[in-house]
Amino acid sequence: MTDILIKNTKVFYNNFLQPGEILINNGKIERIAKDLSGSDPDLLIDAKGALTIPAGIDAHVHFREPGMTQKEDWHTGSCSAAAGGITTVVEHPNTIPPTVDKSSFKEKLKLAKRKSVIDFGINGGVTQNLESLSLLWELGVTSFGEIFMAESTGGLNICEEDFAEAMGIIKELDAVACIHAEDENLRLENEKLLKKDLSPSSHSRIRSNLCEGYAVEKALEVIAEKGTRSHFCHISTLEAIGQIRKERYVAASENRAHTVTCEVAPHHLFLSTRDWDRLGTFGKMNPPLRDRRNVKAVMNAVNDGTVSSIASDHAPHTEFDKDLDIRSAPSGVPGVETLMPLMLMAVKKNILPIGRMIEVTSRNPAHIFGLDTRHSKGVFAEGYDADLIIVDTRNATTIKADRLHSKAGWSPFEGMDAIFPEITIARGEVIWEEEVLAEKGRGKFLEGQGYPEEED
Ligand SMILES: NC(=O)N[C@@H](CC(=O)O)C(=O)O
Ligand SMILES: [Zn+2]
Ligand SMILES: [Zn+2]
Repeated sequence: MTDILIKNTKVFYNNFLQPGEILINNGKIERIAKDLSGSDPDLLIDAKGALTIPAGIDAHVHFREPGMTQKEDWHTGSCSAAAGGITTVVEHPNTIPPTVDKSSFKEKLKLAKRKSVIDFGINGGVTQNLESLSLLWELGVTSFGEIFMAESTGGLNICEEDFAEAMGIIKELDAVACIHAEDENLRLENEKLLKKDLSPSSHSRIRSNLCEGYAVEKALEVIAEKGTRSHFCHISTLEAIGQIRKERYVAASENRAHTVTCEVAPHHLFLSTRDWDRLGTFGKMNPPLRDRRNVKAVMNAVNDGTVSSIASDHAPHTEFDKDLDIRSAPSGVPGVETLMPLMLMAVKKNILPIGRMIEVTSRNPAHIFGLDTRHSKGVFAEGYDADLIIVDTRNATTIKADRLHSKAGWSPFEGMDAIFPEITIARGEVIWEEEVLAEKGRGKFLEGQGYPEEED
Protein backbone atom coordinates (compact mmCIF):
# COMPACT_ATOMS: atom_id res chain seq x y z
CA MET A 1 0.00 0.00 0.00
CA THR A 2 1.34 3.44 -0.88
CA ASP A 3 2.55 5.53 1.98
CA ILE A 4 1.78 9.21 1.93
CA LEU A 5 3.42 12.28 3.38
CA ILE A 6 1.24 15.37 3.74
CA LYS A 7 3.38 18.44 4.10
CA ASN A 8 2.86 22.18 4.22
CA THR A 9 -0.35 21.71 6.17
CA LYS A 10 -1.93 22.78 9.45
CA VAL A 11 -3.30 20.27 11.92
CA PHE A 12 -5.47 20.58 15.00
CA TYR A 13 -3.26 18.89 17.54
CA ASN A 14 -3.01 19.27 21.34
CA ASN A 15 -5.91 21.73 21.15
CA PHE A 16 -4.16 24.08 18.76
CA LEU A 17 -4.17 24.66 15.07
CA GLN A 18 -0.50 24.42 14.19
CA PRO A 19 1.85 23.61 11.31
CA GLY A 20 2.59 19.92 11.08
CA GLU A 21 3.29 17.02 8.74
CA ILE A 22 1.57 13.67 8.59
CA LEU A 23 3.03 10.36 7.52
CA ILE A 24 0.57 7.66 6.54
CA ASN A 25 1.59 4.05 6.22
CA ASN A 26 -0.48 0.94 5.63
CA GLY A 27 -3.72 2.88 5.93
CA LYS A 28 -2.84 4.26 9.37
CA ILE A 29 -1.51 7.55 10.67
CA GLU A 30 2.11 6.62 11.34
CA ARG A 31 3.48 9.93 12.56
CA ILE A 32 2.36 13.48 13.17
CA ALA A 33 5.23 15.90 13.69
CA LYS A 34 6.46 19.39 12.87
CA ASP A 35 8.97 18.15 10.33
CA LEU A 36 9.11 14.74 8.67
CA SER A 37 11.36 15.74 5.80
CA GLY A 38 13.65 12.71 6.25
CA SER A 39 10.97 10.27 5.08
CA ASP A 40 10.67 8.97 1.54
CA PRO A 41 6.99 8.37 0.77
CA ASP A 42 5.45 6.91 -2.38
CA LEU A 43 3.18 9.94 -2.58
CA LEU A 44 3.96 13.45 -1.40
CA ILE A 45 0.96 15.75 -0.97
CA ASP A 46 1.75 19.44 -0.73
CA ALA A 47 -1.29 20.89 1.05
CA LYS A 48 -0.15 24.45 0.23
CA GLY A 49 -1.03 25.71 3.66
CA ALA A 50 -4.48 24.10 3.81
CA LEU A 51 -5.76 22.22 6.87
CA THR A 52 -5.65 18.45 7.36
CA ILE A 53 -8.38 17.32 9.75
CA PRO A 54 -10.24 14.05 10.44
CA ALA A 55 -12.78 13.08 7.79
CA GLY A 56 -16.41 13.02 8.89
CA ILE A 57 -18.25 10.05 10.37
CA ASP A 58 -21.94 10.35 9.49
CA ALA A 59 -23.83 7.95 11.72
CA HIS A 60 -27.24 8.61 10.17
CA VAL A 61 -27.73 8.08 6.43
CA HIS A 62 -30.39 6.42 4.31
CA PHE A 63 -28.77 4.98 1.17
CA ARG A 64 -32.06 3.45 -0.03
CA GLU A 65 -30.66 0.15 -1.27
CA PRO A 66 -32.21 -2.37 -1.46
CA GLY A 67 -35.57 -1.32 -2.77
CA MET A 68 -35.45 2.36 -3.72
CA THR A 69 -32.44 2.65 -5.98
CA GLN A 70 -34.14 5.32 -8.07
CA LYS A 71 -33.47 7.61 -5.05
CA GLU A 72 -29.94 6.42 -4.14
CA ASP A 73 -27.79 3.32 -3.98
CA TRP A 74 -24.69 2.28 -2.06
CA HIS A 75 -22.38 3.48 -4.82
CA THR A 76 -23.90 6.93 -5.42
CA GLY A 77 -24.52 7.49 -1.70
CA SER A 78 -20.97 6.58 -0.75
CA CYS A 79 -19.47 8.63 -3.62
CA SER A 80 -21.52 11.59 -2.43
CA ALA A 81 -20.13 11.05 1.08
CA ALA A 82 -16.52 10.81 -0.19
CA ALA A 83 -16.85 14.03 -2.21
CA GLY A 84 -18.13 15.79 0.91
CA GLY A 85 -15.31 14.56 3.15
CA ILE A 86 -17.14 11.71 4.89
CA THR A 87 -15.29 8.38 5.03
CA THR A 88 -17.56 6.38 7.36
CA VAL A 89 -21.34 6.10 7.47
CA VAL A 90 -23.89 4.18 9.47
CA GLU A 91 -26.88 3.29 7.33
CA HIS A 92 -30.39 3.09 8.76
CA PRO A 93 -32.93 0.31 8.30
CA ASN A 94 -35.96 1.77 6.47
CA THR A 95 -35.11 0.25 3.12
CA ILE A 96 -37.29 -2.21 1.18
CA PRO A 97 -37.15 -4.75 2.69
CA PRO A 98 -36.36 -3.12 6.04
CA THR A 99 -33.27 -4.44 7.84
CA VAL A 100 -35.11 -6.39 10.52
CA ASP A 101 -33.90 -9.98 10.27
CA LYS A 102 -31.03 -12.16 9.10
CA SER A 103 -31.94 -12.34 5.43
CA SER A 104 -32.63 -8.60 5.00
CA PHE A 105 -29.40 -7.78 6.86
CA LYS A 106 -27.35 -10.20 4.73
CA GLU A 107 -28.89 -8.84 1.55
CA LYS A 108 -27.98 -5.25 2.47
CA LEU A 109 -24.50 -6.24 3.62
CA LYS A 110 -23.80 -7.97 0.32
CA LEU A 111 -24.90 -4.95 -1.72
CA ALA A 112 -22.96 -2.52 0.45
CA LYS A 113 -19.76 -4.60 0.30
CA ARG A 114 -20.02 -4.78 -3.46
CA LYS A 115 -20.70 -1.09 -4.02
CA SER A 116 -19.60 1.20 -1.19
CA VAL A 117 -16.47 3.29 -1.70
CA ILE A 118 -16.28 4.15 2.02
CA ASP A 119 -16.38 2.18 5.27
CA PHE A 120 -19.81 1.54 6.68
CA GLY A 121 -21.90 0.19 9.51
CA ILE A 122 -25.46 -1.05 9.16
CA ASN A 123 -28.11 -0.50 11.81
CA GLY A 124 -30.71 -3.08 12.79
CA GLY A 125 -34.38 -2.10 12.53
CA VAL A 126 -36.84 -2.38 15.40
CA THR A 127 -40.42 -3.25 14.44
CA GLN A 128 -42.42 -6.37 15.29
CA ASN A 129 -39.12 -8.27 15.13
CA LEU A 130 -38.15 -8.23 18.81
CA GLU A 131 -37.17 -11.90 18.65
CA SER A 132 -34.60 -11.05 15.94
CA LEU A 133 -32.69 -8.29 17.75
CA SER A 134 -30.11 -10.50 19.41
CA LEU A 135 -29.37 -12.31 16.14
CA LEU A 136 -28.98 -8.96 14.35
CA TRP A 137 -26.57 -7.89 17.09
CA GLU A 138 -24.45 -11.02 16.58
CA LEU A 139 -24.48 -10.47 12.82
CA GLY A 140 -22.75 -7.14 13.44
CA VAL A 141 -25.26 -4.29 13.34
CA THR A 142 -23.75 -1.04 14.64
CA SER A 143 -26.73 -0.12 16.80
CA PHE A 144 -30.52 -0.34 16.74
CA GLY A 145 -32.85 2.11 15.02
CA GLU A 146 -33.66 4.61 14.23
CA ILE A 147 -36.56 3.36 16.30
CA PHE A 148 -39.53 5.32 15.03
CA MET A 149 -41.84 6.59 17.77
CA ALA A 150 -43.91 8.29 15.05
CA GLU A 151 -44.60 7.76 11.38
CA SER A 152 -41.78 8.66 8.98
CA THR A 153 -40.50 7.35 5.64
CA GLY A 154 -40.89 3.58 5.55
CA GLY A 155 -43.74 3.38 8.06
CA LEU A 156 -41.67 1.50 10.66
CA ASN A 157 -43.15 3.26 13.70
CA ILE A 158 -43.94 1.14 16.74
CA CYS A 159 -46.33 1.52 19.68
CA GLU A 160 -45.30 2.49 23.23
CA GLU A 161 -45.44 -1.08 24.57
CA ASP A 162 -43.17 -2.43 21.84
CA PHE A 163 -40.85 0.52 22.31
CA ALA A 164 -40.44 -0.21 26.03
CA GLU A 165 -39.94 -3.91 25.40
CA ALA A 166 -37.36 -3.28 22.68
CA MET A 167 -35.46 -0.90 24.95
CA GLY A 168 -35.23 -3.68 27.54
CA ILE A 169 -33.82 -6.14 24.99
CA ILE A 170 -31.32 -3.58 23.68
CA LYS A 171 -30.15 -2.93 27.24
CA GLU A 172 -29.59 -6.68 27.74
CA LEU A 173 -27.44 -6.73 24.60
CA ASP A 174 -25.56 -3.64 25.85
CA ALA A 175 -26.22 -2.04 22.48
CA VAL A 176 -27.22 1.56 21.67
CA ALA A 177 -30.79 2.50 20.75
CA CYS A 178 -31.12 5.30 18.18
CA ILE A 179 -34.45 7.01 18.68
CA HIS A 180 -36.58 9.05 16.28
CA ALA A 181 -38.51 10.98 18.93
CA GLU A 182 -41.84 12.39 17.79
CA ASP A 183 -45.17 11.64 19.42
CA GLU A 184 -47.51 9.81 17.07
CA ASN A 185 -50.76 10.68 18.87
CA LEU A 186 -49.99 14.38 18.96
CA ARG A 187 -48.97 14.29 15.32
CA LEU A 188 -52.27 12.67 14.34
CA GLU A 189 -54.26 15.13 16.46
CA ASN A 190 -52.49 18.11 14.92
CA GLU A 191 -52.97 16.71 11.46
CA LYS A 192 -56.69 16.51 12.06
CA LEU A 193 -56.84 20.05 13.42
CA LEU A 194 -54.92 21.39 10.43
CA LYS A 195 -56.81 19.34 7.85
CA LYS A 196 -57.67 22.40 5.76
CA ASP A 197 -54.22 23.98 5.91
CA LEU A 198 -52.28 22.63 2.95
CA SER A 199 -49.50 25.21 3.00
CA PRO A 200 -46.03 23.59 3.13
CA SER A 201 -45.34 25.24 6.50
CA SER A 202 -48.27 23.35 8.04
CA HIS A 203 -45.81 20.44 8.27
CA SER A 204 -43.88 22.37 10.95
CA ARG A 205 -47.09 22.98 12.90
CA ILE A 206 -48.27 19.36 12.69
CA ARG A 207 -44.95 18.05 13.98
CA SER A 208 -44.83 20.79 16.59
CA ASN A 209 -42.18 21.47 19.23
CA LEU A 210 -44.39 19.70 21.73
CA CYS A 211 -44.59 16.67 19.46
CA GLU A 212 -40.81 16.21 19.80
CA GLY A 213 -40.60 17.37 23.41
CA TYR A 214 -43.29 15.00 24.57
CA ALA A 215 -41.70 12.00 22.81
CA VAL A 216 -38.28 12.79 24.33
CA GLU A 217 -39.91 13.01 27.75
CA LYS A 218 -41.58 9.62 27.34
CA ALA A 219 -38.42 8.04 25.95
CA LEU A 220 -36.38 9.40 28.89
CA GLU A 221 -38.81 7.73 31.29
CA VAL A 222 -38.26 4.39 29.56
CA ILE A 223 -34.50 4.97 29.52
CA ALA A 224 -34.53 5.72 33.25
CA GLU A 225 -36.44 2.53 33.89
CA LYS A 226 -34.46 0.20 31.63
CA GLY A 227 -31.04 1.86 31.64
CA THR A 228 -30.61 1.52 27.86
CA ARG A 229 -27.78 3.50 26.27
CA SER A 230 -29.71 5.80 23.96
CA HIS A 231 -28.93 8.21 21.17
CA PHE A 232 -31.61 10.68 20.07
CA CYS A 233 -31.57 11.23 16.31
CA HIS A 234 -32.03 14.64 14.63
CA ILE A 235 -33.02 16.67 17.70
CA SER A 236 -34.54 19.99 16.65
CA THR A 237 -36.30 21.80 19.51
CA LEU A 238 -35.59 23.91 22.55
CA GLU A 239 -37.73 21.55 24.62
CA ALA A 240 -35.84 18.40 23.68
CA ILE A 241 -32.49 20.12 24.13
CA GLY A 242 -33.56 21.30 27.60
CA GLN A 243 -34.51 17.81 28.70
CA ILE A 244 -31.39 16.15 27.31
CA ARG A 245 -29.18 18.86 28.84
CA LYS A 246 -30.79 18.24 32.21
CA GLU A 247 -30.43 14.47 31.94
CA ARG A 248 -26.74 14.80 31.06
CA TYR A 249 -26.17 17.35 33.83
CA VAL A 250 -27.66 15.02 36.42
CA ALA A 251 -25.61 12.06 35.14
CA ALA A 252 -22.41 14.12 35.30
CA SER A 253 -23.15 15.45 38.77
CA GLU A 254 -23.73 11.90 40.03
CA ASN A 255 -20.53 10.74 38.32
CA ARG A 256 -22.50 8.31 36.16
CA ALA A 257 -21.48 7.49 32.61
CA HIS A 258 -23.84 9.18 30.15
CA THR A 259 -26.61 6.89 28.94
CA VAL A 260 -28.05 9.62 26.73
CA THR A 261 -26.52 11.34 23.71
CA CYS A 262 -28.07 13.22 20.84
CA GLU A 263 -27.28 14.36 17.34
CA VAL A 264 -28.53 17.25 15.21
CA ALA A 265 -28.81 17.50 11.46
CA PRO A 266 -27.39 20.36 9.38
CA HIS A 267 -30.88 21.27 8.13
CA HIS A 268 -31.90 22.09 11.70
CA LEU A 269 -28.80 24.29 12.10
CA PHE A 270 -28.63 26.09 8.78
CA LEU A 271 -32.27 26.21 7.59
CA SER A 272 -35.41 27.42 9.35
CA THR A 273 -39.14 27.95 8.83
CA ARG A 274 -38.13 31.03 6.80
CA ASP A 275 -37.03 28.59 4.09
CA TRP A 276 -40.52 27.16 3.54
CA ASP A 277 -41.26 29.82 0.90
CA ARG A 278 -38.11 29.00 -1.04
CA LEU A 279 -38.30 25.22 -0.68
CA GLY A 280 -42.00 24.33 -0.65
CA THR A 281 -42.40 20.55 -0.31
CA PHE A 282 -38.62 20.16 -0.82
CA GLY A 283 -38.30 21.49 2.73
CA LYS A 284 -40.35 18.64 4.14
CA MET A 285 -38.47 16.42 6.58
CA ASN A 286 -39.09 14.82 9.97
CA PRO A 287 -38.70 16.43 12.41
CA PRO A 288 -39.59 19.55 10.42
CA LEU A 289 -37.96 22.93 9.84
CA ARG A 290 -38.05 25.03 13.02
CA ASP A 291 -38.15 28.77 13.72
CA ARG A 292 -35.09 30.88 14.50
CA ARG A 293 -35.42 30.47 18.28
CA ASN A 294 -35.09 26.71 18.01
CA VAL A 295 -32.28 26.96 15.47
CA LYS A 296 -30.29 29.18 17.85
CA ALA A 297 -30.95 26.89 20.81
CA VAL A 298 -29.78 23.86 18.85
CA MET A 299 -26.58 25.62 17.70
CA ASN A 300 -25.88 26.72 21.28
CA ALA A 301 -26.32 23.11 22.36
CA VAL A 302 -23.72 22.01 19.79
CA ASN A 303 -21.31 24.49 21.34
CA ASP A 304 -22.02 23.71 24.99
CA GLY A 305 -21.70 19.92 24.67
CA THR A 306 -25.37 18.96 25.03
CA VAL A 307 -25.30 17.78 21.42
CA SER A 308 -22.65 15.12 20.90
CA SER A 309 -22.66 14.74 17.15
CA ILE A 310 -23.80 16.05 13.79
CA ALA A 311 -25.39 13.57 11.40
CA SER A 312 -26.91 14.39 8.05
CA ASP A 313 -29.98 12.13 8.14
CA HIS A 314 -29.25 11.95 4.39
CA ALA A 315 -32.72 11.04 3.12
CA PRO A 316 -32.73 11.41 -0.65
CA HIS A 317 -35.92 11.54 -2.69
CA THR A 318 -36.03 12.49 -6.37
CA GLU A 319 -37.51 15.79 -7.57
CA PHE A 320 -40.28 13.77 -9.15
CA ASP A 321 -41.09 12.14 -5.77
CA LYS A 322 -41.07 15.47 -3.96
CA ASP A 323 -43.20 17.37 -6.45
CA LEU A 324 -46.53 16.64 -4.74
CA ASP A 325 -48.80 18.41 -2.26
CA ILE A 326 -47.40 18.79 1.25
CA ARG A 327 -49.28 15.86 2.77
CA SER A 328 -48.37 13.39 -0.01
CA ALA A 329 -44.73 14.40 -0.62
CA PRO A 330 -42.26 12.07 1.12
CA SER A 331 -40.24 13.48 4.04
CA GLY A 332 -36.48 13.80 3.90
CA VAL A 333 -33.69 15.79 2.29
CA PRO A 334 -30.27 14.76 0.95
CA GLY A 335 -27.29 16.01 2.97
CA VAL A 336 -24.34 13.61 3.32
CA GLU A 337 -22.19 15.61 0.87
CA THR A 338 -22.92 19.03 2.38
CA LEU A 339 -22.51 18.19 6.10
CA MET A 340 -18.76 18.84 6.38
CA PRO A 341 -18.78 21.79 3.92
CA LEU A 342 -21.50 23.58 5.92
CA MET A 343 -19.82 22.86 9.25
CA LEU A 344 -16.49 24.12 7.92
CA MET A 345 -18.21 27.30 6.76
CA ALA A 346 -19.70 27.69 10.26
CA VAL A 347 -16.16 27.45 11.65
CA LYS A 348 -14.98 30.10 9.22
CA LYS A 349 -17.84 32.35 10.34
CA ASN A 350 -16.84 31.82 14.00
CA ILE A 351 -20.14 30.12 14.83
CA LEU A 352 -18.22 27.27 16.41
CA PRO A 353 -14.54 26.54 17.08
CA ILE A 354 -12.67 24.07 14.90
CA GLY A 355 -11.94 21.77 17.85
CA ARG A 356 -15.63 21.42 18.60
CA MET A 357 -16.39 20.86 14.92
CA ILE A 358 -13.92 17.96 14.84
CA GLU A 359 -15.45 16.44 17.98
CA VAL A 360 -19.01 16.51 16.71
CA THR A 361 -18.21 15.31 13.19
CA SER A 362 -15.73 12.51 13.94
CA ARG A 363 -14.45 11.93 17.50
CA ASN A 364 -17.83 11.70 19.23
CA PRO A 365 -19.80 9.68 16.66
CA ALA A 366 -16.89 7.21 16.56
CA HIS A 367 -16.98 6.92 20.33
CA ILE A 368 -20.77 6.63 20.71
CA PHE A 369 -20.92 3.74 18.26
CA GLY A 370 -17.71 2.00 19.36
CA LEU A 371 -15.95 2.65 16.06
CA ASP A 372 -12.88 4.00 17.84
CA THR A 373 -11.99 1.02 20.00
CA ARG A 374 -12.92 -1.71 17.57
CA HIS A 375 -12.11 -0.07 14.25
CA SER A 376 -9.54 2.69 14.91
CA LYS A 377 -11.86 5.40 13.63
CA GLY A 378 -12.28 9.03 14.58
CA VAL A 379 -9.07 9.76 16.46
CA PHE A 380 -6.35 11.98 15.03
CA ALA A 381 -3.40 10.16 16.52
CA GLU A 382 -0.68 7.73 15.55
CA GLY A 383 -1.97 4.19 15.02
CA TYR A 384 -5.50 5.20 14.02
CA ASP A 385 -7.04 4.91 10.55
CA ALA A 386 -5.81 7.59 8.17
CA ASP A 387 -9.28 8.97 7.39
CA LEU A 388 -8.48 12.60 6.65
CA ILE A 389 -9.55 15.56 4.58
CA ILE A 390 -7.51 18.42 3.27
CA VAL A 391 -9.53 21.62 3.31
CA ASP A 392 -8.58 25.06 2.16
CA THR A 393 -10.72 27.49 4.13
CA ARG A 394 -9.73 30.22 1.65
CA ASN A 395 -11.71 28.31 -1.01
CA ALA A 396 -15.30 28.96 0.01
CA THR A 397 -17.81 28.24 -2.75
CA THR A 398 -21.55 27.92 -3.01
CA ILE A 399 -23.50 24.68 -2.97
CA LYS A 400 -24.75 23.72 -6.41
CA ALA A 401 -26.80 20.56 -6.71
CA ASP A 402 -25.49 19.81 -10.19
CA ARG A 403 -22.01 19.35 -8.69
CA LEU A 404 -23.20 16.89 -6.05
CA HIS A 405 -23.21 13.12 -6.44
CA SER A 406 -26.46 11.96 -4.88
CA LYS A 407 -29.15 10.61 -7.18
CA ALA A 408 -31.53 13.09 -5.54
CA GLY A 409 -30.25 15.76 -7.94
CA TRP A 410 -31.20 18.70 -5.70
CA SER A 411 -30.18 20.18 -2.35
CA PRO A 412 -32.13 22.18 0.22
CA PHE A 413 -28.87 24.14 0.76
CA GLU A 414 -28.64 25.32 -2.89
CA GLY A 415 -26.72 28.60 -3.13
CA MET A 416 -25.41 28.56 0.44
CA ASP A 417 -21.75 29.19 1.24
CA ALA A 418 -19.69 26.10 1.96
CA ILE A 419 -16.13 24.78 2.03
CA PHE A 420 -15.68 21.46 0.22
CA PRO A 421 -12.62 19.27 0.77
CA GLU A 422 -9.80 19.44 -1.78
CA ILE A 423 -8.83 15.85 -1.02
CA THR A 424 -10.46 13.00 0.91
CA ILE A 425 -8.21 10.22 2.20
CA ALA A 426 -9.73 6.98 3.50
CA ARG A 427 -7.51 4.39 5.20
CA GLY A 428 -4.52 5.94 3.47
CA GLU A 429 -6.02 6.04 -0.01
CA VAL A 430 -6.91 9.24 -1.88
CA ILE A 431 -10.55 8.58 -2.71
CA TRP A 432 -11.57 12.07 -3.76
CA GLU A 433 -9.67 14.81 -5.58
CA GLU A 434 -11.92 16.70 -7.97
CA GLU A 435 -13.41 13.34 -8.85
CA VAL A 436 -14.11 10.07 -7.08
CA LEU A 437 -10.96 7.96 -7.35
CA ALA A 438 -12.09 5.00 -5.29
CA GLU A 439 -13.02 1.63 -6.61
CA LYS A 440 -16.53 0.34 -6.06
CA GLY A 441 -16.46 -2.06 -3.15
CA ARG A 442 -13.32 -0.74 -1.45
CA GLY A 443 -15.44 0.18 1.58
CA LYS A 444 -15.14 -2.15 4.54
CA PHE A 445 -17.94 -3.39 6.76
CA LEU A 446 -17.38 -2.21 10.33
CA GLU A 447 -18.88 -4.94 12.47
CA GLY A 448 -20.69 -3.81 15.57
CA GLN A 449 -19.72 -4.80 19.09
CA GLY A 450 -21.99 -7.82 19.21
CA TYR A 451 -20.06 -9.50 16.40
CA PRO A 452 -17.69 -12.15 17.74
CA GLU A 453 -14.10 -10.89 17.95
CA GLU A 454 -11.66 -12.50 15.53
CA GLU A 455 -9.20 -14.83 17.17
CA ASP A 456 -5.52 -14.06 16.58
N1 LIG B 1 -36.00 12.37 8.07
C1 LIG B 1 -36.92 12.15 7.18
O1 LIG B 1 -37.77 13.00 6.97
N2 LIG B 1 -36.96 11.01 6.45
C2 LIG B 1 -36.14 9.87 6.61
C3 LIG B 1 -36.57 9.01 7.74
C4 LIG B 1 -36.27 9.63 9.08
O2 LIG B 1 -35.10 9.87 9.40
O3 LIG B 1 -37.21 9.85 9.85
C5 LIG B 1 -36.17 9.05 5.30
O4 LIG B 1 -35.66 7.94 5.30
O5 LIG B 1 -36.68 9.57 4.29
ZN1 LIG C 1 -35.89 9.96 11.73
ZN1 LIG D 1 -33.29 9.14 9.41
